Amino acid sequence: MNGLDAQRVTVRLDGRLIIDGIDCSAPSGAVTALIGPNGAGKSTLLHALATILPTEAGVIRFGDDDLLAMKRRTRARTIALVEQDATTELSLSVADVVSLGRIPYQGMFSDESVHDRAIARNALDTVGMSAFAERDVTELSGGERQRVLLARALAQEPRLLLLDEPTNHLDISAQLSTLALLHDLAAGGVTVMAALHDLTLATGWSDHVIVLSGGHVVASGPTGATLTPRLIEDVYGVHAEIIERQGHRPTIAFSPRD
Ligand SMILES: Nc1ncnc2c1ncn2[C@@H]1O[C@H](COP(=O)(O)OP(=O)(O)OP(=O)(O)O)[C@@H](O)[C@H]1O
Repeated sequence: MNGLDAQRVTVRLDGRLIIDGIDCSAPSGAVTALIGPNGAGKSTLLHALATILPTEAGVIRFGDDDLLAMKRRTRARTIALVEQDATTELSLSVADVVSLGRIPYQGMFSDESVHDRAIARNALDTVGMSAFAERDVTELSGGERQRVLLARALAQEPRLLLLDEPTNHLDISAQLSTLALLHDLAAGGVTVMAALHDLTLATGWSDHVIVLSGGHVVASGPTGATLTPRLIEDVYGVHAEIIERQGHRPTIAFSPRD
């Protein structure tokens, strides 16, 4: 299969079984939403798929490649992870932070090339942050920093882009433009998987969904057929009504269960 295919992935943290033998996949050319209640294991799974967290068992394949066996440099050219609430104490300019995304393409003693600089500049432009290039990253707002970290990931030119709550700090306009950007990247062949709390964004913008609960996959498949009111009620314990309007992406209205 093209895209990401993980089988029997198991992660234990401090002796606790957090991800319990999960099978999941994310097709290339599609946005996959990873959803589930607080503590379901979304961040842990993303870190495991990014091969940042050690897995106790399981196989993670991307196309024909075994990600766990891949050389570090090749892996850094293949996968980018945009972490949730990533902060930095390092006083670097925004342009320098984005340039870090080009390191996997540079030799140990070679400087950033004109090509590297152009890609980094383009990534910053794509997230609408060019005007911030010379600003110190430690002085940015949460939403501004989030966009810079997305630009750094884009500068990596990954084939697999994993994002942990990429819309967390963003205003509604930036949320929609981020989802539109992920959609465009997927259309260009990137495999995109994003943990999302906002089920309306998930239903409106993802093609495929993986639903986690208690460290297990409880459902997965095409978003329209999988993310149903029944499933939302079972997993989140709330009533949900999916609202379809012609010419618009679907939205969801929620209400407490009696
Ligand atoms: N280092 C750790 N040691 C032990 N347990 C941990 C550790 N890190 C996370 N956990 C636990 O693993 C479970 C899954 O956490 P994770 O952050 O992956 O969930 P999540 O679905 O991303 O949650 P949220 O939606 O709240 O961000 C939680 O119960 C959490 O307390």
